[in-house]
Amino acid sequence: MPVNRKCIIRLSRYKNALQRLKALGFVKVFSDNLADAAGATPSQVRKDFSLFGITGNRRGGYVVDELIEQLREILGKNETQKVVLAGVGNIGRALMRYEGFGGGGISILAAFDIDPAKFDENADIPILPLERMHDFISENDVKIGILSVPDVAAQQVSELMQAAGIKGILNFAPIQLRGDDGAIINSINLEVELENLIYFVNAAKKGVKE
Ligand SMILES: NC(=O)c1ccc[n+]([C@@H]2O[C@H](COP(=O)([O-])OP(=O)(O)OC[C@H]3O[C@@H](n4cnc5c(N)ncnc54)[C@H](O)[C@@H]3O)[C@@H](O)[C@H]2O)c1
Repeated sequence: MPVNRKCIIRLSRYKNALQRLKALGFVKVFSDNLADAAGATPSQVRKDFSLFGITGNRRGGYVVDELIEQLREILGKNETQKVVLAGVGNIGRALMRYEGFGGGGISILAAFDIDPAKFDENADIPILPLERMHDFISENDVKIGILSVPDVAAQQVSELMQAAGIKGILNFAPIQLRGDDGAIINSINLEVELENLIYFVNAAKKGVKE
């Protein structure tokens, strides 16, 4: 089984579930505890772990602290991940206010916009003119960018990010972006996600009626 996006999303879920179990006082867990907490099956959990060489003890249990550490290492969470954001509107501000990123080792270092009314160099997360984004990214060696600009601006701003050294973009604009060979672009299209939910909710409703 190849390491794909879904597998890495499951690893993040296991890590979050383990942190909850640790807070509840668990010292050891079994794959079924984790499967329950992360919404997977026990065999899926064991398969995912074996892909990364994570093995439990002979009775199939895992030490919570060790497992969290191994997952953090795989997910690159042992060092703070520096992130920049472009587009300080509804979505951008919500992400900048989100306190959960800090605990997960993700730090938005600065945000960029074209609207001078939004610039605020002294804010906790400084909001700077877009023209300063290139130098900021290269000087701070930032590799991850969040794109929350209007769709018409998204391709251009994504190219600016990549030209400055960004290797991974989380895109909220509802358009398909072209990346260069070296960059990964993950798009979150909320409308598509909702349409998908609506379709399956309707299909289930019809199924009950038939
Ligand atoms: N708000 C939502 O609920 C929602 C839902 C789904 C998708 N989206 C998508 O997310 C993106 C952001 O939405 P929003 O509601 O936050 O928009 P918004 O209009 O509130 O904010 C966009 C921000 O981007 C800035 N901007 C415009 N051009 C720019 C450029 N070239 N460089 C840097 N900044 C620039 C604007 O000045 C503004 O501050 C859009 O593409 C939108 O379609 C939003």
